[in-house]
Amino acid sequence: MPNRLGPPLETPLFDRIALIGLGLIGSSIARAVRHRNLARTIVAIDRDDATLARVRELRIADEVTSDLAAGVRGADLVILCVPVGACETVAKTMKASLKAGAIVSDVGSVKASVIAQVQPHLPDGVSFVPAHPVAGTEYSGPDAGFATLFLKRWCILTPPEGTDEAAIERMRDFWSALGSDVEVMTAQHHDLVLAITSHVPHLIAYNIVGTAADLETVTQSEVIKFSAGGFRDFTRIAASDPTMWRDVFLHNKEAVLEMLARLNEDIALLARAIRWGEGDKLHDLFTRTRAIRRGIISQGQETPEPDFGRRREDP
Ligand SMILES: NC(=O)c1ccc[n+]([C@@H]2O[C@H](COP(=O)([O-])OP(=O)(O)OC[C@H]3O[C@@H](n4cnc5c(N)ncnc54)[C@H](O)[C@@H]3O)[C@@H](O)[C@H]2O)c1
Ligand SMILES: O=C(O)C(=O)C[C@]1(C(=O)O)C=C[C@@H](O)C=C1
Repeated sequence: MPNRLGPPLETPLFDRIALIGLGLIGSSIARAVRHRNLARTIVAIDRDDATLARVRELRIADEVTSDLAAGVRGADLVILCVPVGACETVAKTMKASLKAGAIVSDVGSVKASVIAQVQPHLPDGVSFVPAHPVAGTEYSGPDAGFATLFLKRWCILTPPEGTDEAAIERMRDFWSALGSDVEVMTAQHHDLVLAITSHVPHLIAYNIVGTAADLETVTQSEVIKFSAGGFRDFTRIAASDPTMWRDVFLHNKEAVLEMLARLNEDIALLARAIRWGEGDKLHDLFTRTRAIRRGIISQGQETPEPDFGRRREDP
């Protein structure tokens, strides 16, 4: 697969795309949509004035507004790029302004809760195709975004039963045009899988960095001074946005608790192997996990870094 986004389309996929929330994900979508000419008009909607001012300076949207109801009017694709806990408020505010035939989507890291928050508020004739681009960084806000964020990454669509097939196909085409590999699954399955591959790893990172910082014998300065290796990798993840991750855990409660219970059992087994000197057990596990890491790298599923204005190759 190529390392760059493709050329601009001659005919855009959508006439008017409204993006709600212009942080890391919303601004990356705006940049990629602009680069590939996927919409005639990009409307940027955010409740934060400083974000809107920055979006204007960056020139990544054609129209910029804090008025949600006015911003979605006439859009044929509306994408919620806000923390998952904000989705119901957004859905209620925009519902009366949605155009008949529009597609509403989102990018939330949790899917069943977003569907429960949004779907009841959508008028007949509007299709809801929830999406989760499994791509991100620990940075937030419009400066952190970049057009190639979704390149060679998965985007998971979780359409509720009965969703218009044509709308699903349009969203598949949209995410493919952003460079993603698209997969469709149920929201429940998504939430279970992502609990162990994304949510619990973040919880572990927040926890280990918090514990290290709290240890009385390890002062804050030692945490910083000696964090050259494995711990440093945890600190990157533990720097992820607090609002976003608070919402992820509160909105994927059952699946996260289920996976945490399983993890606790496995940690107890590891502790036992260490206590009784069962080196073979440790060695076998570490050999299996190394193979998993190498498999991920050979598939090219590594996260690129944001450039924050440094020179970056054209997407
Ligand atoms: N950061 C990641 O790695 C990542 C990856 C995939 C999906 N996601 C999902 O994408 C969504 C956005 O995450 P992000 O990292 O872009 O966050 P972000 O903090 O960078 O941006 C969120 C934006 O939403 C705006 N916002 C919040 N509430 C709003 C409201 N009620 N109305 C209008 N605007 C509102 C904020 O002002 C902010 O500009 C989340 O649901 C998250 O779960 C994040
Ligand atoms: O690479 C990172 O910084 C991420 O945490 C990205 C990551 C992930 O867990 O893979 C985080 C949350 C999203 O919902 C999708 C992607």
